[in-house]
Parts: sequence; structure tokens; C-alpha cells
Amino acid sequence: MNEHDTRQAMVELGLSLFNRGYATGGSGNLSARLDDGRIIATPTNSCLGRLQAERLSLVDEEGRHLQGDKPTKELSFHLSLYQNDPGKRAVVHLHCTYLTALSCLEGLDSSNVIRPFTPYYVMRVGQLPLIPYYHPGDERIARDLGEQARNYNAFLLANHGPVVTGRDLYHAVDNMEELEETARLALLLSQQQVRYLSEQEVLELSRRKV
Ligand SMILES: O=C(O)[C@@H](O)C(=O)COP(=O)(O)O
Ligand SMILES: [Zn+2]
Repeated sequence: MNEHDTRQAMVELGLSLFNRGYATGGSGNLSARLDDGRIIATPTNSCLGRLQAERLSLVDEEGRHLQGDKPTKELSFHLSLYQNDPGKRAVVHLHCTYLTALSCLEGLDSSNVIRPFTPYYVMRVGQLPLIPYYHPGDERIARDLGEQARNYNAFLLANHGPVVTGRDLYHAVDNMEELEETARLALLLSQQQVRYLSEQEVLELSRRKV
């Protein structure tokens, strides 16, 4: 996808996420890595529902600001994910309700916050590691995400919210939406007797990645 189409996709997807309640106010940020390594990102304090293509931030792969408004305060973790796993071409960070609620619970399994009970969670996400709480913009988020970038395509920031990646913006947003619905189901079923997928079922689904 070229720069123009990437800018259009970011505006379109930001508006869609905002209109459907996945993003509110100035929370959340999106980025996409272009073929030449430069990165388009949402400006800091921008509302995902009111993005303007020509004002989106453009930075080089080291994060030097090239064009547009000042980039998201979380740029360092976006860069860290791209630098540590070149297969990642888009990053979506939201404060969506159910994943953010989940991130605030005690006693989570930090290796995988959501034990699999539906196929698409496995096929789109697989595992959801928990990153310890640091304040928004703290460089330790970038450090921790960079260390795990090659092993996962989704992460849960404790007391904050999710970070989900993809091969392009549409793929990353679809992965994020699947994960948010899975978190919603997990909370809905939290007092019920859940039939979790077996190890064999998970293994078989892992070969059917979307
Ligand atoms: O939680 C935060 O403040 C950030 O992680 C965030 O979601 C919005 O920050 P900006 O992208 O700098 O607006
Ligand atoms: Zn945030």
C-alpha cells in the first residue's frame, strides 16, 4: 500500500473504530510502516474519529519527525515493534472497554491473559502476554514490547489497554476487533463453566492463521 492509500486507510479505520465505540476522546494511536521504512502515525492527542490525512505524522525508521503534526507519545513502542519484527507493518493501540477492563484485574496469567475457547482468537491472535504497568509514553513499554515482538502479535499493557499488530492496517484492526470481542466473552463467561479448547485443537488452529 502506498503512502497516499495508507493515509486514507488510517483516517477511514480511525473513524470506523471511533464511530463504533472502540475509541473515545484522544485515546489510542495507530501507525503503519511504508515499504521504504518510513512510518505514518496518528498525532499525539488526536481523536481517531477526526483524523486528517495531510496532518498525520510522518517519521523515519529512527523516529525523526519528517512531516505533519507531532507524533503520538507512544511512538517509541510502535518503532520498537517494527524494528524487532519487520513482518509487522501496522500497530493499533486502543483503550477499548473489555480489554482495558481485563488489563485492570489482579491474578492474570502474564504469559497468556486469555485462555483460548474460540477458534478465531487462536487463528488471529494466539496468545496475549501481559506487559507490566508503566505510565503512558514510558520507554520501558517499548523495551518490553521489543523483547517479545517476534513471539506475539498482540500484547496487553497492564492497567492501560491492548497493542495489536498486523501485516497491514486492515489486518491489525481486524485482529484488534477479534481480541476485544474475545475479552468481552471472557468477562461474560467469567462465572460460568467454560469448555476451553484442548491443546490439540489449539495446535490444529495455529496452523490456520488468518
Ligand atoms: O494512554 C495514553 O495516553 C496513550 O497511550 C494514548 O492512548 C494516547 O496517546 P497519544 O497517542 O499521544 O495521544
Ligand atoms: Zn494508551
